[in-house]
Amino acid sequence: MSRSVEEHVHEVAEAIRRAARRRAQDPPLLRPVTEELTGRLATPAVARLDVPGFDNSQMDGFAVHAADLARADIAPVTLPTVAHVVAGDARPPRLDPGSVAPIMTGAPIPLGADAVVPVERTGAGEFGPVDGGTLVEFREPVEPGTFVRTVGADVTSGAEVLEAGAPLHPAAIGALVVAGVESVEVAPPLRLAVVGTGAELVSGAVPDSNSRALAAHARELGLPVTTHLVPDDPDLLRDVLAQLAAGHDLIVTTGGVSAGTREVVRQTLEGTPGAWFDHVAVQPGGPQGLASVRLGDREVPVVCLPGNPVSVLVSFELFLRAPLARAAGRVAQRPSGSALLAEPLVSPAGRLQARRGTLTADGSVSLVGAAGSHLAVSYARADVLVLVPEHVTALEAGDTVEWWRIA
Ligand SMILES: Nc1nc2c(c(=O)[nH]1)N[C@H]1C(S)=C(S)[C@@H](COP(=O)(O)OP(=O)(O)OC[C@H]3O[C@@H](n4cnc5c(N)ncnc54)[C@H](O)[C@@H]3O)O[C@H]1N2
Ligand code: MOO
Repeated sequence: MSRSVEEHVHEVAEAIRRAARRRAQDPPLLRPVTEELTGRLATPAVARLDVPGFDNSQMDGFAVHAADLARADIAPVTLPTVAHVVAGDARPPRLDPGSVAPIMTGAPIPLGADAVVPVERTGAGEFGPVDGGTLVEFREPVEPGTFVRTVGADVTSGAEVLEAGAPLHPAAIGALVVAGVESVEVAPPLRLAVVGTGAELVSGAVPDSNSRALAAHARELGLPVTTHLVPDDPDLLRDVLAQLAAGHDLIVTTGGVSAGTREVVRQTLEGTPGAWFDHVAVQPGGPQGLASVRLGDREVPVVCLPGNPVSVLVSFELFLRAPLARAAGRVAQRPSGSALLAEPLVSPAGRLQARRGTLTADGSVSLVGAAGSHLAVSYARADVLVLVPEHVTALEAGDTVEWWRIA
């Protein structure tokens, strides 16, 4: 039975969620904290350092005893400076009451000082000699703690930096580094296999662009991926899928699902337990399949995409990207919005149409290339999918359309 887009989105997402849950039962991977980290934490990361590591200044200014300035609004207070303190200095000696220390942003607060007055709020508005020995005028009181970044305000040593399951995005890597965490236990990532099918690919008559593009998508999400080619031979495909199921968590095939005489994916998997092959109400990307390969107690989903290159990429965006991104600890949704259409279009009744487009400087959206699902180069020149709802068969220039960013 054919499916709505929403139904197929749900079915594929559920299959991937189950695969991710199974994969999460495999032992976590111990990984050094570097910019190479991706995925999600398997276990909580615990701080080895206080963040900040010491009380330090939030401003370029003067470290003071707030009590010295308690009446500065009634009568200006003039105080002598000691030597300046800069970021990277060891904690300076105690600051005696009645004196102030020029201090730079990030520099350690001298013992005894309890506030910082920014340089521009002092009499001359400048620092004077770095060795001290000059006089600075203050005209306002300051609350203790002002512009002091206190030790451990962000996280304290021994406390949790990030919880189990937290995505390892760039900010997370920075947080782990600043908290002195040198290695973490990462959830094992979903392992993808992409299988291109068709005699024309094996002979080289048609380059296997689908596998490369899908693998690049997986890589962009930080997921390991292998690519494979199989001719129009169901017995061979069955064997390849069984082998791949042993070392992968998700298999994505392209091609061989429609109505021809050589539909190797459909011929291999249709009729196997739980398999579904039919049309989804979308164009391109109509013919789809979802099946699984059982290997002992492992059940590896096989998402079967059509062969046309644009259909593959649109299918990836609609059905695969969000659940894979979620599993990989990446932002699941692409940016989307609405804009005025720069030109008219027609669309098939009863199907969501995904045309390729580009957002122009005036805020409208222009179409890129025609509707054909073989126009892979036009797809690559577009930066949005233009989504035309099922019930709409024609739009005029100036009508509002939804877009979904793809690049
Ligand atoms: N009678 C019907 N014919 C077709 C229907 C239909 O409903 N009834 N649907 C059309 C639609 S829509 C699509 S999409 C395609 C899907 O067909 P398949 O999934 O069986 O794909 P193939 O026939 O194997 O290939 C289609 C096309 O794509 C090229 N291709 C395939 N794999 C790759 C690859 N890895 N890299 C680059 N190009 C690839 C292949 O050479 C073909 O040109 O069916 C329509 N027909
Ligand atoms: O859906 Mo096919 O995917 O239109 O070319």
